[in-house]
Amino acid sequence: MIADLDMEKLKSRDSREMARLARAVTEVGFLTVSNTALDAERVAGTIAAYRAFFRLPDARKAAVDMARTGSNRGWGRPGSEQVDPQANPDFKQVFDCGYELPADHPLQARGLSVYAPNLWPEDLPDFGDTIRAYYCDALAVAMDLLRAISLALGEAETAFDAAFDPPMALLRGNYYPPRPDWAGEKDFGIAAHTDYGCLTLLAADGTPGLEVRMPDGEWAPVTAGPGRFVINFGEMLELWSGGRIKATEHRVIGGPEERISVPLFFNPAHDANVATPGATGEIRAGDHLTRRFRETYVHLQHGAG
Ligand SMILES: O=C(O)CCC(=O)C(=O)O
Ligand SMILES: [Fe+2]
Repeated sequence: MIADLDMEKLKSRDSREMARLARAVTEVGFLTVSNTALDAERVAGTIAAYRAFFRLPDARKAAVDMARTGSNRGWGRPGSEQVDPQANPDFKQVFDCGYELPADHPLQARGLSVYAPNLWPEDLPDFGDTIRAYYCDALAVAMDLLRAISLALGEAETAFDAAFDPPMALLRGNYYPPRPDWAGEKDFGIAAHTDYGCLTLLAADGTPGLEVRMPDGEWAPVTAGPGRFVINFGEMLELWSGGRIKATEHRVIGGPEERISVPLFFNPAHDANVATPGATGEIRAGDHLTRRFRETYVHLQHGAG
């Protein structure tokens, strides 16, 4: 069972809801949450903005094709990402954007690709503003959830705060066309994978498609529409929590209808150490994320960037 939680109850630290949160995080690694600061209308508007982008002709989207850059900002065509080396590259398209460092930020001088400048399509004049505003509010929801999780697991509420300044958070629009008729058993909307970072806050249009690997090994569908978010955890948070928080596998095979999902990958700052407390040696969050990006984005796979 995937727990469905209420953000207002979590914010008031309702003890029953906090206990459900602790169980969801440590047992299944997936949950859904509603009643957040991002209401259904806001999410629907954001999904509509991505839909308008994905409907542009490929020749227009090509103006912001990430494949021409050494980073992951802008459009990723079908086949631009291979999250499972045993499967073919995914047939989804994506649009990725990330954290915009202030010009005078000390990290600016290091030219880190995880803080690369965003690319916005000129064809859709409001797109950048809509997505930027959503990004900003989604960061706050993700941080609130992480604080609740920290407390639910018996740690200080603010234990993670400093490590997320500035976050390498990536906001993605995923566009899944109807499953193509040429697709075989190695073809997926997105193949089975675990997310790389800490917490993923995923909005979707309500069309089924996402499947989660449950503790018994079976794949279970999870469907959420605007107003309800799917929450799961990535490899860094599993490490950082010494394995208490589960980074759970998930996938989208794809069905007869197109589908849009919008995950915010809430990743910590580049220099945060995500090694298990007490472990010898550090694992820098930026190194882990950069390695995983190089493994999975096809245009970064062969040493480019
Ligand atoms: O579309 C979905 O529901 C899942 C997307 C996903 O797993 C990802 O983008 O990492
Ligand atoms: Fe994922």
